[in-house]
Amino acid sequence: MKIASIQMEIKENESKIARIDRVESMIDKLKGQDLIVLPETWATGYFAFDRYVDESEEINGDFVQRFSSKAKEVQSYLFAGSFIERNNGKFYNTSVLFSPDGDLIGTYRKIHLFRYGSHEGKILTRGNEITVVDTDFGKVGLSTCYDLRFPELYREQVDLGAELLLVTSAWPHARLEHWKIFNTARALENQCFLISSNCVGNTHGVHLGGHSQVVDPWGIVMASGGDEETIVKTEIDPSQIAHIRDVFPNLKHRVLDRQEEYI
Ligand SMILES: O=C(O)CCC(=O)C(=O)O
Repeated sequence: MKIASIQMEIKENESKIARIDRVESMIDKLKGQDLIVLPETWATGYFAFDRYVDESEEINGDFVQRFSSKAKEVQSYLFAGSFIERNNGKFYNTSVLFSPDGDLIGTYRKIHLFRYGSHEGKILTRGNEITVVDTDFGKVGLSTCYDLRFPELYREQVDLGAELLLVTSAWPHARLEHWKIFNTARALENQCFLISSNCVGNTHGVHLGGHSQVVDPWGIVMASGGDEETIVKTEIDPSQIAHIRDVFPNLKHRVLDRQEEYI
């Protein structure tokens, strides 16, 4: 399974339209990938809170239409990261996954809104549903940035069958070490592949951390971006998930009922 994670630079003065055009031409050069992953609210820019309401769109709006067409054009699963979704007067940080036929097969509204140096929690409404979606490569769980700090979300995804964890992010450089640890920990403890996409650049006084990752179910970082805009590419073998879960079955050793007899 060939993977490409687009680690975008968020340039403060770049418009949403210009950013979408730029990402589309990056994707055009990625034919032959099985999965392409993008970062969090990259079209508006995560820290451009003053643009959230004006640049919000409904789920059937231009953003979703364009990336549905793009997925079909390049014949890849496309996790287009998140955008500001407008629905019934409320706003959400919603990520979207398309199949190679261009079908919108997964949407996820960020559950843990970030409230440290961020206005996200004041403008947006949090999601309340876990998203795990069937693909040709296994079941995929969707999550967003700050969610990484909440292991229970990923355990729920695993309980729903998740084998690959996709994380869309705009994680600051100031906490880069946390980012790396959480990427590895969520993959390792859940015996899943984890594929993340983070932004780089300096925007609204925040230095974004990059280091988008692909981590295998044994906790090994297979590929990582650095501090610059780049496309992190690697190939993974999804059959490794069942193999590792079989030879080192820690997920089966969970004690869900402490009163149950030990076997
Ligand atoms: O948890 C962190 O340190 C960063 C989270 C974040 O930037 C976000 O959720 O957008």
